[in-house]
Amino acid sequence: QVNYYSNSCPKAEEIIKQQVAELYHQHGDTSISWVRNLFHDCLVKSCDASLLLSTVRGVVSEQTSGRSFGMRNFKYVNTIKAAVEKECPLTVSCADIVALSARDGITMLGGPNIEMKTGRKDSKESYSTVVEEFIPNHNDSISLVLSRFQAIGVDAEATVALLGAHSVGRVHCMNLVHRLYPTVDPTLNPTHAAYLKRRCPTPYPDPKAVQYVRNDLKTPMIIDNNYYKNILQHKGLLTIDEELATDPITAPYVQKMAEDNGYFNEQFSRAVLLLSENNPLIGDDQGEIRKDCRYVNVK
Ligand code: HEM
Ligand SMILES: [Ca+2]
Ligand SMILES: [Ca+2]
Repeated sequence: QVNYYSNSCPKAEEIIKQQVAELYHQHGDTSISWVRNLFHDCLVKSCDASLLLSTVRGVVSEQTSGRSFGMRNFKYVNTIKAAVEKECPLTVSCADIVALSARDGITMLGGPNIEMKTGRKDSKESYSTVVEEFIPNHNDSISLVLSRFQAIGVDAEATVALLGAHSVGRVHCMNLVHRLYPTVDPTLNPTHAAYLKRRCPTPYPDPKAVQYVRNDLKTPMIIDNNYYKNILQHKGLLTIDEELATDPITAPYVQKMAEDNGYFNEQFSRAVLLLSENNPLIGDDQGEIRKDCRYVNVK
């Protein structure tokens, strides 16, 4: 519900917003991470902070999945949680911190303000073994991507809007070189491909090296419709970005979002809400409020 913590922890949302803002001013890319976290957490079973569990005592973290490649800033979730715990111990779920930090991160990155419900509980397990059944790969087909989102109630228009998150952040060379070597993917804009080859000069980048390309060279730290302008010029970095611009189901939405940032913001807000409300754990018999977002509570 809206304002779930209004009695139990009236300052919760304010504290989270303030922490997100402070972290943004120290490390701007934290806000980018909060947006990607929402996608990776909510798509796997529900928005239940399963993503945040660390590998420990027989638990294998979802973060170890290949799909999580490049995810960063998890340690700063603990900073937010600590600030909330100080005000209201064992009251505010990590799942709501994932959702609200994404919401506030979007605002910090110049995206729309979104009113979000709260009251999600935290999972008692990690779903590391099934991450790949839910989260698409960067070279999956558009029809598979649409069906994965459809399965959690996110329609095609909303899926196109969510991919607008690739208007910020980066892609590591690891996820790019297959489009550059041995031959350049003919669907890539040739000028952009030449730039990408300068950024990623070898076909076998060291997976541990921090070699990457920014998604959006023009407004790299702003969530806006520039992503759609880029992909229409075939400057999308991932295969899925390129496909979004050309597939007959998604292309009309891409066109419209590229032309109208207001329409993009509207659809992006609607889509973030759909994503954030996927199958939450609610009620007293479901999930728990974790004390530390990295571990399930010990009995
Ligand atoms: C078809 C679906 C998607 C696929 C296959 C996909 C894949 C990827 C890949 C491969 C990266 C780059 C990782 C790296 O090399 O560091 C990335 C980055 C990112 N993705 Fe997606 N993504 C998808 C949808 C989404 C959605 C729905 C959101 C959020 C609403 C999202 C948010 C982000 C963000 C913010 C980054 C940049 C992260 C950073 O710079 O730290 N993605 N995505
Ligand atoms: Ca989850
Ligand atoms: Ca941008």
